[in-house]
Amino acid sequence: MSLDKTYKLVPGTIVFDAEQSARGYHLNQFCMSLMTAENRERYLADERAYLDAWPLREEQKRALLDRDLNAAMDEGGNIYFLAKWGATLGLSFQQMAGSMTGMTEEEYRAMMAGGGRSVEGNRIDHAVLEAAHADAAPPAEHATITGAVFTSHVPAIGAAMDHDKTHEPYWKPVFEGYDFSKEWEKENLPDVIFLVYNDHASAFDLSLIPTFVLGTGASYATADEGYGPRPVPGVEGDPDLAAHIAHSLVRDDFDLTLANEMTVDHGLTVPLSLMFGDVEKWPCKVIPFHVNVVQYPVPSGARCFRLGQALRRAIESYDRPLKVQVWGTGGMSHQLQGPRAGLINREWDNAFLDRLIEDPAGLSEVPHLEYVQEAGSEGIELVMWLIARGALSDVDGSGRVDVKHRFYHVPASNTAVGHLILENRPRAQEPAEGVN
Ligand SMILES: O=C(O)c1ccc(O)c(O)c1
Repeated sequence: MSLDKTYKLVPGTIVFDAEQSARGYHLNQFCMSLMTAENRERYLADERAYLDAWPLREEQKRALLDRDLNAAMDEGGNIYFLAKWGATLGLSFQQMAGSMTGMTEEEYRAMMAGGGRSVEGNRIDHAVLEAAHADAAPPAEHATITGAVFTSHVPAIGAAMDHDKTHEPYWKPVFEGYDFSKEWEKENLPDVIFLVYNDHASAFDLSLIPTFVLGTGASYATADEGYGPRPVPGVEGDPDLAAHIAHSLVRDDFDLTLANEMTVDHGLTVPLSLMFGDVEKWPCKVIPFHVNVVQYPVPSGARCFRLGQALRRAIESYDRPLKVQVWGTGGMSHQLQGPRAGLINREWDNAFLDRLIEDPAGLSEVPHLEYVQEAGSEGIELVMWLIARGALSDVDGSGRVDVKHRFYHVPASNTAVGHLILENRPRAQEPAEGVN
């Protein structure tokens, strides 16, 4: 991977990054289980049996049974998690830290009492650092963004599909708007979809309100939103690409919440159903990206647009030749609450689509108030479309976009349905002029 990870070269040090986290996920979750007296008692009664009940690698179990914290760290353990295990065995932080140094407990305590370990002789060797920087060439091959899909994600659309109502007069015109899209997806199937959506009080309740959540897990089950989970397949993630994107976006100053485990609701599954139809298995991997648009403050259009630009840098610096589509979902105008419920603004929605194509930077400056006033309280979901739009190559002038499909229909339940497909045409991948 072509991101700067020279922190891995600091001697005698393991930096806990997304890769280590993925490696140690179950080990660290096991440690968390020791936060109740009952589980600590069960663990101490039979360590091997307790460990065997967790999906741990044998090396991870061995590390714990051997009280080998260096091995546990190598295996993806993090010291704050492992400290729960250490506490269960009656170890202090000083005993745990000292146990990794090759010193006796007394020697380590004496070193700390004497002022601690000196940094002299414990930095990255100069030649090693120079060699690492010399190797930092851009990757020979990399992932590319092939296009962006924008669509509403109304739950009633999913229910219409799940209950075989797509040919009813009310629904037929909605689904006809996606006939082209299903064919287009067959011809342009990506390896991975980066799917921007909002969770609707399904995976996240009000105990934590993260603004941006990147799914770094291997799979995601469909949420039960009160009507039972939709009868659609679960989603396969791409933990490696997601970890790379996490590293790149955070380095670009976008502070993310990373979710190794979460369920996904209609915000994510309805767009997949619309674009792929009724399938046994989704035909590609999906990286879920949740944006808080439920409780104010929600991110601005401008922030989302800049995030999309950073997302493109992240994807294009991944050193595998994957085809990636970026989807922005939600909207268009709708209001699900209060005496103004049912608000639809065709003119505003269509102007939004026009500007999304022609003037996304200008559109990104539209303030929240305008979304709420003109597109209804839930119309604010449209800021998420700006993330997908920001990821296309015309934004920095290095390419252009082709409009492949545009669709608008009112109503689907309480909502105006909007849909757009833009293909991404970076100049670097176009044949040179005059060459056939
Ligand atoms: O129109 C609707 O019924 C409806 C309900 C819930 C949503 O999240 C939504 O976007 C639309």
